Amino acid sequence: MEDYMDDDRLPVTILTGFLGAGKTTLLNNLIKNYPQHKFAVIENEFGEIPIDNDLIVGVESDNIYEMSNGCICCTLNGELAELLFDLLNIRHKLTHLVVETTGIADPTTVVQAFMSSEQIEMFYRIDSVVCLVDARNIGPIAADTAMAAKQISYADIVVLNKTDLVTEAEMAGAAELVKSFNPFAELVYSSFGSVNGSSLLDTYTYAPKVIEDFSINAGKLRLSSGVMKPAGFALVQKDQRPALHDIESHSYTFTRNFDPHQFNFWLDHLVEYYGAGIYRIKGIVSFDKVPQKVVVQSVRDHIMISAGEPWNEDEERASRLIFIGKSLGKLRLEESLVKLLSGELQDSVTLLSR
Ligand SMILES: Nc1nc2c(ncn2[C@@H]2O[C@H](COP(=O)(O)OP(=O)(O)OP(=O)(O)O)[C@@H](O)[C@H]2O)c(=O)[nH]1
Repeated sequence: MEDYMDDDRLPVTILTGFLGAGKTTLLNNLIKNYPQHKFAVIENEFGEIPIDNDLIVGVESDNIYEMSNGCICCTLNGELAELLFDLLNIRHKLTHLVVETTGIADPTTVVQAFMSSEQIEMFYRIDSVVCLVDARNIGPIAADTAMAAKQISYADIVVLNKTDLVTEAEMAGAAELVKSFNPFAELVYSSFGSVNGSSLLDTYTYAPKVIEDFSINAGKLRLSSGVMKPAGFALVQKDQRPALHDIESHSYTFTRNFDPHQFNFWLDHLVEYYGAGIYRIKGIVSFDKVPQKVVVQSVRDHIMISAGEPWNEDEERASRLIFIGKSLGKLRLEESLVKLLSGELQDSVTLLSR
């Protein structure tokens, strides 16, 4: 066994990737595929209402730490460091920590939280930064959002996900794009987070020995851009400033039921009118006469609706919706949703056409 594998610090995998790329889906796969591990998960969501923690399967809820209403790369960065200290109390019960960042997080500052004090560095080792990429949408996303490109460029492993949604030629194009941002990352292909035996944990990407070997090999490469950033090197930049996002997130809770047909009509129009400005919608909706919670998701213009668990008889029904995008207009969306609930479909849709 190589020396660096004797390191008994808690290994950490940081999952990055733009909104809707498939981070939570991959996380569930990891947990299922590594039954020998006792995971703790730090789940960071941009919205006020945590939803993703309900979607994680196979980890005791006590070991899921929700950090919502902010981004751990900037506003919550201090809290992340505090949480890392708290986690040391149950260190003996854990074998791996996964941090799922928000889709708009700057991975560099998240990594920096693990280097923020000697004590934290003494107890945690970053195993790798894994960036999920939506193979179907990466072109427009990267063109529109510098952070998506930054997430790719910072990763040790890039998982090109959603292979089921693209042709071979499109996949090759997506891989080329990823390589143009980061020629050094290991590229792994996946559908619904299933990576076909590729190892995402215990990669020791940050072990000095691995970086060293890697750097030697990387040094033999010649890049037309002249950029030589072996994966993991950027983590020594301690003076990185917090990122400021121009992305809005609005969450709403409604206790009245929606009409399913009207809701679908509204959603289609929302996606049409907002176009590329709407990055992500997710939530649970309560529909008239529908016994199950209905899970609504969209990744850019792709809407997915599926039946969830049935509402319990003693459970108060409520719809919880989160919208993330550029210049959404909190009040306009709220007014439009209120009109929709009142049956004023035409007016609610007109409000969306800006
Ligand atoms: N067709 C297809 N859909 C996928 C795949 N992976 C994930 N999805 C779907 O894409 C949607 C988003 O997946 P998530 O795992 O929630 O993505 P995420 O990156 O955690 O999303 P955020 O937390 O909003 O950033 C869900 O509806 C998933 O079921 C895939 O490989 N193929």
